[in-house]
Amino acid sequence: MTAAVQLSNVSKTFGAGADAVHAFGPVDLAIEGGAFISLLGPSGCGKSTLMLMIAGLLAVSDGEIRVNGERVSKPRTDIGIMFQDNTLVPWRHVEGNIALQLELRGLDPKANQPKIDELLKSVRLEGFAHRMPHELSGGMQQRAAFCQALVHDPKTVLLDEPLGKLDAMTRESIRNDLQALWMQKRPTVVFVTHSIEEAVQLSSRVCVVTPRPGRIDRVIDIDLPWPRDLAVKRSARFANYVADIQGIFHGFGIL
Ligand SMILES: Nc1ncnc2c1ncn2[C@@H]1O[C@H](COP(=O)(O)OP(=O)(O)OP(=O)(O)O)[C@@H](O)[C@H]1O
Repeated sequence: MTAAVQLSNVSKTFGAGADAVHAFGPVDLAIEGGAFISLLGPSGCGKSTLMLMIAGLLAVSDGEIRVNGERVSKPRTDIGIMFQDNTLVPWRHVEGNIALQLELRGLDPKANQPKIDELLKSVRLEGFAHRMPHELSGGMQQRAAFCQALVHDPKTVLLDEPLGKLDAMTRESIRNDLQALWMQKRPTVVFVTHSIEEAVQLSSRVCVVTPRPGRIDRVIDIDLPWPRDLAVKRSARFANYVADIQGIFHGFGIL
């Protein structure tokens, strides 16, 4: 079966000569359709670089990336993408920002209004469709950005530390919404995080990335029931996954 995202011998070096920075790889990884994969690694190990390469926004130095069997050679509009800093434009209200993602792809926002309404409801923003971004809290802005990333029903979604700047309680709450959305729509998700608990809670598989140049040290299947609610998070098995991964980063000299 074709992997949804296939990395073959992928590496990235910025610059050349004495100033060259070997940021990432070489890495081989096959991500199956509908998986929720986390890239968990220390700061500067090349996680964002990899996300940009999968999105076709940055060229690989070596190797090849395929998304749904197609070689990535230019920016892809069929994926959903979200970063730590959201990309809401300040001059459109929430609904207009979500509609913009449809307009950019030549899709009709009016025909997709039920989908916009449903997405806003799923992230508890139904009462804020006509508010401007500056009228929202940071957490609400990120919730709106999730709707932007998902409104065109992408099969592949790249989330680069989308919860990184949020306070712990908001983060926890949005994690649960994200999990529910993924369970409902089952896109293939590649998720970057520094949080071991977050990776274990959300992922079907966790890729442990080494310090720069980032390589995948190991891939850990997270065999816990869905949804990963408070009861699952309090279980001994959850704690064991977290402790095992902490041990790996301790071995890297990071924890
Ligand atoms: N455009 C660039 N030019 C030169 N070096 C770069 C560029 N982008 C990233 N790098 C370098 O590549 C390495 C990996 O950066 P990257 O942002 O991918 O790491 P990261 O794992 O996402 O880090 P963080 O978790 O802190 O966001 C870093 O050493 C960084 O300085």
